[in-house]
Amino acid sequence: MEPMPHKEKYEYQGSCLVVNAPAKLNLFLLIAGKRSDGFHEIDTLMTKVSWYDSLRLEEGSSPGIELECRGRFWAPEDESNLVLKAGKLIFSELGLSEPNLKITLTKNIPAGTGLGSASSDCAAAIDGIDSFFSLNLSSEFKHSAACKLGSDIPFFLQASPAARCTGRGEKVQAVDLPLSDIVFQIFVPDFTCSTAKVYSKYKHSEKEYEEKLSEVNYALKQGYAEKICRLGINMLERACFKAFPEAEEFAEMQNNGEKLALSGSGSAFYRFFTINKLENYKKNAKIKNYSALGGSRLVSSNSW
Ligand SMILES: C[C@](O)(CO)[C@H](O)COP(=O)(O)OP(=O)(O)OC[C@H]1O[C@@H](n2ccc(N)nc2=O)[C@H](O)[C@@H]1O
Ligand SMILES: Nc1ncnc2c1ncn2[C@@H]1O[C@H](COP(=O)(O)OP(=O)(O)OP(=O)(O)O)[C@@H](O)[C@H]1O
Repeated sequence: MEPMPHKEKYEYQGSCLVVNAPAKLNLFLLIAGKRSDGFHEIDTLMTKVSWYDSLRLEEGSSPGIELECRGRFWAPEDESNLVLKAGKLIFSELGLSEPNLKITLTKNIPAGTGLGSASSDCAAAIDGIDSFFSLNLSSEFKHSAACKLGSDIPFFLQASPAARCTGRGEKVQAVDLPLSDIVFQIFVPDFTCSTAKVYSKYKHSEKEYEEKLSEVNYALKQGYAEKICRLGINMLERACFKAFPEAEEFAEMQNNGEKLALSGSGSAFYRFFTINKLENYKKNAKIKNYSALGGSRLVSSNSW
């Protein structure tokens, strides 16, 4: 079993443009408290990984944006899909009527699993529409559109493999962290976790936040991705287990006694190996395919 292959962001197929939309993992997730607008102030390090949805953009047969969803996993085909929302928002903010555009979304990554696939699809739609129609949208315009549609979307718009995201997630600072010799194994259960429900169960402890912040800052200063991953800090984990007890059960069943890290608000978990250790794990046949919704996937950090 090898890590899933990396893809370029854009593929040109005749007059069609294909945009690949990677999943993300939260390498740490701190919660600094609840804000007066109901959102939580977060501090998270995210990396994009080599598991992709894809959006194919081509000329449509009638005016307006048409969306078709395909692939192993479900996504809404109506206006609640963030891909359609992004398209509509862009043309309405530009004061333009919607062009003849057909988007085919191939859903390879399940939503509601903490892997950010709906957010990534949305960012890919923003970049893809900009590129397909040569709109030359400014990064401020795209960032502002992304913020209107969701907290994780700005992360997927910026062009670096890893970033530290603060505020409600929209303040994105690229982080230069050597991640290329790390392989992640993602476990995807056959249930999903609602992000809103997980946040609603979160109970803040300032002391815990301060302690975990100094742990991650210390690890970041040392500059080794492995040290950060080894901490496995996700301050939403308890809330996730409270809201979805099956998540705790799932993590215990998969891990052979080893602690797995939760990505985002769940339901996916992951563990990591440095590439040299991966060879040993393979020899000992400890990497299995699990018969969960999405099984398990080996991925590595994306290069863009
Ligand atoms: C858990 C993470 O994936 C970590 O990266 C993100 O914080 C979630 O980001 P997201 O899925 O883009 O979330 P949004 O779609 O913006 O918000 C969904 C719901 O999650 C809660 N929410 C989200 C982000 C945040 N910083 N604080 C919150 O309390 C709010 O109840 C919100 O109504
Ligand atoms: N492109 C899309 N793909 C899948 N679901 C989408 C999409 N656009 C909107 N949705 C809706 O969003 C819901 C999932 O939102 P959610 O934020 O949990 O997904 P996610 O991107 O996997 O993020 P998270 O990391 O928070 O789990 C779906 O149940 C669906 O109703």
